[in-house]
Amino acid sequence: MKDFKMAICQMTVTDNKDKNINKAYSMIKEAAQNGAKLIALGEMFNCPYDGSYFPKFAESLPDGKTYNMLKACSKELDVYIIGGSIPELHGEVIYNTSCVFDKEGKLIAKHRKMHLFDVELNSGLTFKESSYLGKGNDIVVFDTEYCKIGLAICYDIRFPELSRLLTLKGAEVIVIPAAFNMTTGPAHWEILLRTRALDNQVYMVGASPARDVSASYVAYGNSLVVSPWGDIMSRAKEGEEIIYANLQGSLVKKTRDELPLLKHIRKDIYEIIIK
Ligand SMILES: NC(=O)CCC(=O)C(=O)O
Repeated sequence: MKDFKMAICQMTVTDNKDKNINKAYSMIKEAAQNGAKLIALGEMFNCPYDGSYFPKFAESLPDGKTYNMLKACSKELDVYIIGGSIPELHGEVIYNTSCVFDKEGKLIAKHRKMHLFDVELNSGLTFKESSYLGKGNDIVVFDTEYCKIGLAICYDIRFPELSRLLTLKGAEVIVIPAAFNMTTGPAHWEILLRTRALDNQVYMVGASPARDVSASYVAYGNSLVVSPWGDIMSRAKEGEEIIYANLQGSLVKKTRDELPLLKHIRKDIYEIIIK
């Protein structure tokens, strides 16, 4: 892994897709002008996080306004873009999908959210993603010129097996486009990111949309970058903001050398396997 500067664009998502795309472009541009080489967006950055909007905002890949903006933008600005997620239409099914582009504008990875957020919380918040979305089945790790990155989306972070499998596949950084809410965000978001960082001795990058209290689903914001030692390196507040972090190439190895957790796994007793 090499040293590099990254950014998270925590943007306000509206019910106007073009406005969302333009906002993402201008924030990515600002982050690139400030020296970020890898730039991440939040979950459903082109569409309100509300199932009733997904069919209208969905795009068939590899095409569509959002996809084409990200592709052109990564090439124009010479940056890697982790394109948060968008509703992807594939046949009859919509997926919650994250697309990653390299500096040439080439799609180098695509992750479809694997674990769907079907909950009824005592706070009154209910969400049933499976009424609108299909499940992804692939465990996605990709290479960049800086590091190996594992990708997961929001609720996926609650399943430690997935982060461990991403790590065992070589991830040094795990990026999670996400939209936690005002119930589980304050309670669990930071703890989950720091725990996954500690479990796996990886950088954890959690990219949220900005909070919009007028939306039907209110995102927590608080995008975070956590080091392999579990330290918070950068944290957004609730509003629209770009945050930056300088990822140090040697820190993953240094942490793993100091505390050799991955070497101490009792593979003779238990195993996590991909079916
Ligand atoms: N978009 C999501 O998957 C939300 C997940 C969430 O808020 C959680 O608590 O988990």
